[in-house]
Amino acid sequence: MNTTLKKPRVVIGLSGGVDSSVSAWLLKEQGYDVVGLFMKNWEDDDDSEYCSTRQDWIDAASVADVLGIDIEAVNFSAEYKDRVFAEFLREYSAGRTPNPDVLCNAEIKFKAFLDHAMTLGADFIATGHYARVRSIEVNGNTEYQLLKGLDPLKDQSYFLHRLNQAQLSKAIFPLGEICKTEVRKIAQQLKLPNATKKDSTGICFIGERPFREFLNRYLPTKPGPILTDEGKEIGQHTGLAFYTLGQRKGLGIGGVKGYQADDGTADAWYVAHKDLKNNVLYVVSGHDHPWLLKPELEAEDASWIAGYTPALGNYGAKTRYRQQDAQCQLVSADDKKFTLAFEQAQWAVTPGQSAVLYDGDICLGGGIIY
Ligand SMILES: Nc1ncnc2c1ncn2[C@@H]1O[C@H](COP(=O)(O)OP(=O)(O)OP(=O)(O)O)[C@@H](O)[C@H]1O
Repeated sequence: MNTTLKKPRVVIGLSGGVDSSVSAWLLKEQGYDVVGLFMKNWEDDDDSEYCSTRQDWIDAASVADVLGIDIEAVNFSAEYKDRVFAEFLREYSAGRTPNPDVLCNAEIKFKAFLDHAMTLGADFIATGHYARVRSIEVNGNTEYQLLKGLDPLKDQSYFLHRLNQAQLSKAIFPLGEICKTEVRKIAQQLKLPNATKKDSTGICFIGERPFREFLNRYLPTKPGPILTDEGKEIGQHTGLAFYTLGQRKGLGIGGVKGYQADDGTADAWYVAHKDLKNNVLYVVSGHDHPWLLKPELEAEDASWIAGYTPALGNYGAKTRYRQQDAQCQLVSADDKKFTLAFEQAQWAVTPGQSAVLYDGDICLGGGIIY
């Protein structure tokens, strides 16, 4: 009789970055049978100067080599275009500011990737996200919770809040309990080829390229007036889709002085409202202008991790990544939408972004601000 136990197999998303590389090593140390999977989610175009896919693949493959694990590359660019990019463009053309990384996690990393990993015999999938999964028993059933990563500067639960029970039951986040500084240290000790590689920034398919130019390839310009809160025209915008709430730079109204203090210094202008019907961009002078502060928000397309709506009451919420939790009350909620009332009004609450709800360290899910 063969008594050797088969090691559970984990397929890890190896991006070529340091976080997923160290995650793969940790999993190997923990005794898993680890396989790397590199995804290509965007077809190279004439902007190859901004696209690091080729280098990322080389880095991922050399890390796999150093760690002694197999790696495969898979192309999900068709799925990405259909399920993430199409929605991204729809949202922008509706004047909203979407967060494609949230959708990418729910639709690609934890759907297309997960399905593919299953065909490779995976028991689990893993990523280098800074977040934790915990299973608890509720009335005899197992419930999976998503918790914040312990490194407060890196916690990425915000981006993962649309995962469901089935997805979380298969997920391992090896970096949930360690700090980024520790991850860099491990990478250096292991002499990983990417130990000092810069962290990726921005939306994956946009990378470092100029955002407005990129968007303009897909969305036409539609110029209109820029008005102040007092109705005075002070410039022209190129199309409401190209601006976001709270935006200060790139308005082209630098020559027009904002509210002036006694000492002669003038406040900056901020985008405060988009009037889609009349194609007007409203700006206000001063960071703390009342038009930029919202005591309440409504969110749609709700997604609750536990599979049921949380009880009304007091929680923490983030309306953007890296924000401190804001104390709030969940005043109404169902499986489609919810309303939050904040203890202190929130700055530049932006339609299209995610509002994510927390009970302490537990991420309960969220929805899209409208
Ligand atoms: N192209 C890719 N192929 C496979 N997995 C990926 C890819 N891009 C991201 N991932 C997975 O998703 C995780 C989070 O992605 P994110 O873009 O936030 O990267 P990150 O925090 O910079 O991590 P890393 O340092 O591993 O790139 C990564 O750690 C990795 O496991």
